[in-house]
Amino acid sequence: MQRHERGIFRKDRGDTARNDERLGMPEGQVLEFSGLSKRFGSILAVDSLTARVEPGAVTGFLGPNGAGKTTTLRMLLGLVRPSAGQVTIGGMPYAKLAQPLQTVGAVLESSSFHPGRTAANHLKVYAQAAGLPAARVDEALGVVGLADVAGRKCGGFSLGMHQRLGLAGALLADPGVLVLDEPTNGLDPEGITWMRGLLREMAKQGRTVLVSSHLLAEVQQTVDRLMIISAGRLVFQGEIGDLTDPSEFATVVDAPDRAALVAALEQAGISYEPLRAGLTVRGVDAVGIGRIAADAGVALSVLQRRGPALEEVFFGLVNGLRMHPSGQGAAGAPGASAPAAALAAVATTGTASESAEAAGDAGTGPGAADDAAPEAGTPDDAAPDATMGDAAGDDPGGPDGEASDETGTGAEPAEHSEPEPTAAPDTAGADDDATPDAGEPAGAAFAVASTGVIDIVTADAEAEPETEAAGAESEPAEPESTRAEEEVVAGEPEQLPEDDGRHEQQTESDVAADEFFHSFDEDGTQQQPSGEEAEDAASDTDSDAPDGGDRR
Ligand SMILES: Nc1ncnc2c1ncn2[C@@H]1O[C@H](COP(=O)(O)OP(=O)(O)OP(=O)(O)O)[C@@H](O)[C@H]1O
Repeated sequence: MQRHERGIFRKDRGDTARNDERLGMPEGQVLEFSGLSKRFGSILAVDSLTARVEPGAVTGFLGPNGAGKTTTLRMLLGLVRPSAGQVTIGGMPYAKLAQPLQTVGAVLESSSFHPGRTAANHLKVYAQAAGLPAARVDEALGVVGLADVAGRKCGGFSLGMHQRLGLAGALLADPGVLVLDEPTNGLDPEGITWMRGLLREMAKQGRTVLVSSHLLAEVQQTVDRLMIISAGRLVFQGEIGDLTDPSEFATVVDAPDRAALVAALEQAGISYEPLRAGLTVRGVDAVGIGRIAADAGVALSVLQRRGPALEEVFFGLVNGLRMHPSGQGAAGAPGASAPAAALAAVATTGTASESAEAAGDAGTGPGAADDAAPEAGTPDDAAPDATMGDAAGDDPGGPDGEASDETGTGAEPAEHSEPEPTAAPDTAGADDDATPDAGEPAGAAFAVASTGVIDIVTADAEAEPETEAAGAESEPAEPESTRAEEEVVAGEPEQLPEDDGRHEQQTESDVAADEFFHSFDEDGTQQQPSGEEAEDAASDTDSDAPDGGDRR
């Protein structure tokens, strides 16, 4: 079966029975983070992260601003080299994947597009780079609900349309792993609902779906599992239901005939605490209490599960006020450096009784909103196709060609000696009309990531030194492990420039990708550099550090 008939591009994708058989579905892969750390000068952005992301589920990657989510995802995609530890996709580091684009589709941060290029032509560039048939472009635009605006220039797109276009790029090769950084940014409520449905559908098909967000509420309705980090440290991993301890919950119950209720509870041997209005019962859930009352013929006026709100638990975890045995504890929290097993003893305490006690007035306690089941009443399972047609009618947000900023323009010259990317490295299994590049050196790979252009990673990237923080590019490159050690030993935090320029600074892969992107004309056809340009490029390469030293 040809790849373009599989997965999201299957002609029969509405056929649930056949989808369930997962015939020819792209394979989800386990993502494994092992002791992963990244230091930028004095900033330990990611600190010994060990976690596992399973296929067939949507995993939410949560943390407040600056917690290290993007850095972690960039390490996953081989765009930032770890200071320690490793991260693998199906057991392989990204740079060593045989078919990277077919394996992982990613959208990191907000994507940027050539404002004068149409959505279809923008994707054609990706398709050519990945050695995919041009037909895939229309299919991907259809999946994200942009088919109607395929011929419109990206410059006139709204933020939500940009998000969809970035997603189309990630889906182009029908990958088994989807990695999305804050995917609902800029989407309207309908778009958010659509995105949730799409993610659920992708997971249902057996793919691995990892989605970052800084808001629990944003992903609560979509995710099966959570990974929460704070200041680079893992503070929780598991299912949403595991966030709170069952002992934190109590059942609040009341009846117009309270004496009869009390008698029924006592008869059943259940202890209770009287509240201003009602009774609190611990250790028996609402179903159990309801059954006892029903058996005794007691009508109830209140029956409610009370406990800390999930958001409260989330804030407690990221602020170090709570710890969970599945995590390391937030930086600076008591016991933060203790091994996870030792943390089990101090897990999830503190707010249960307060919540239950405060629940005197039914419906006003701190946990009042808890009981909403994450999935209840949400259209998560709605087929993505069902809503995207409507969403394609998003307000374009401006006239064609007006948008001006494109990441990569005005970039510093690239300092690298990597091969000019012309096609995906491995087109095995691609379609007949694929355009493989026979001359591509083994191991070069392309990640649709970060800036919405194509980042370039080499298989031997791990062996290369890199520059970490802005301002360090002019220093001679040296192996990162040595620098990291020095930073620790010296004990003096490295003086970072006032503005570390993180968002302005381009990595080597950003610059190279931008050059690559600009080598295509508006029709999505790649232009060969003129003789003079080629010579310049060659001499740049010769004179620059041979180590590709500006990759973070
Ligand atoms: N290239 C860099 N140079 C210096 N510091 C960096 C660099 N990249 C990230 N950092 C720092 O690492 C920390 C983690 O940043 P990161 O972008 O990974 O967090 P995040 O969780 O994705 O945040 P947000 O939700 O705001 O996007 C921050 O303190 C950030 O300033």
